[in-house]
Amino acid sequence: YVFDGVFPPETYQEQVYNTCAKQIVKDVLEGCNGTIFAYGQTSSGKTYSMEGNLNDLQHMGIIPRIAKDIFNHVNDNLEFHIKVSYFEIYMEKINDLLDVTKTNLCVHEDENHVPYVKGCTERFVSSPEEITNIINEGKSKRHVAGTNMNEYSSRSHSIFQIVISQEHGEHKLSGKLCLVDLAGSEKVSKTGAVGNVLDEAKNINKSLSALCNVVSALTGQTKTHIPYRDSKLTRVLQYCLGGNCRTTILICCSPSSLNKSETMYTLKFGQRAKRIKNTAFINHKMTSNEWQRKYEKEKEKNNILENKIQTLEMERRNWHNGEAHTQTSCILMNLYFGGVIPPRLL
Ligand SMILES: Nc1ncnc2c1ncn2[C@@H]1O[C@H](COP(=O)(O)OP(=O)(O)OP(=O)(O)O)[C@@H](O)[C@H]1O
Repeated sequence: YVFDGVFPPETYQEQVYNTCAKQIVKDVLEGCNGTIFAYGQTSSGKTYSMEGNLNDLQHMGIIPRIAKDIFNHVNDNLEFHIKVSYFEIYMEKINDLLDVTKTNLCVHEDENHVPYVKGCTERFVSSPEEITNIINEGKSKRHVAGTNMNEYSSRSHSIFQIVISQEHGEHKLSGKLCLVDLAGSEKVSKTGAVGNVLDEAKNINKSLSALCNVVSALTGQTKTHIPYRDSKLTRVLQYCLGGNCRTTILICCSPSSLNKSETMYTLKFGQRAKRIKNTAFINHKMTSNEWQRKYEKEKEKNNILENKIQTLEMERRNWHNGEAHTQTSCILMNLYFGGVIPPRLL
């Protein structure tokens, strides 16, 4: 298997952060979109890697470290606006983790056709502590259940989103960072899931298999149809998979030989996903002056086209009346058609 890096079990959280997340934070601060998601079977360490222990410097995971890092980079000369949202996809329904009254939210598309969760709470933050409090608040609302394999098994996919907008004079940039802790795939014979936990397991496995289908379609020989709409998870993550985003996938595996077949499946997923090609670019928002300049340019283009139409209309009328080309129209035609008058007008 080929990967960008492999972390043995004794690796410190800080090492994982430095390798997987540090650069993405810089990219998002420069106006790119970024995503980090943890994928793997149940109890393989996804939540530990993404969140970890929020109040323990050694064991805190990627999300709280990102919260600190962002504020280390925030420059006094620039105006930054940082807002966060936190939601989960539970049994194919999107629930707001910062406002429990908002359930079954819809996915809409913005003006650039990027899907987003409509109506999800967004909170402005101004310190790492505020982000940590928000994570704690959302985390307590997330669906978790005990199974034979994990005492606190996540029964939903959680997505913590940070949007950083900044203004520097005329320049406006905006980057979105999406931090995803997927629920783990599970063999119900091993987890001993029954009743509601079994229903949850079926839903988890179904959405993860939709994710695998998207990855397969994106890396297949013929990219005819990418089934993003087959699950809420793939729809929400659409721009991260084959779109405008720098995406890092953290593949989590169990070190136990009892989980060999799941580990091989997980590694194959990672190997395949690594072949997806994304095209990330800087999300530059236009200022009012830039809009004005663009408008003037378009207006000028429009005038030229209108003049062209008038000349052609005049020519058509002349031709219809059996008149020769006027000298003025020949000059204009030369001007508009760059000296090459289409034969049908001669
Ligand atoms: N690298 C690690 N070092 C120490 N403990 C770990 C490590 N990885 C995981 N653990 C511990 O293993 C247990 C299971 O991990 P975790 O809950 O993160 O798994 P998960 O992949 O998120 O599972 P699920 O999909 O069921 O939610 C937790 O008690 C966690 O603290």
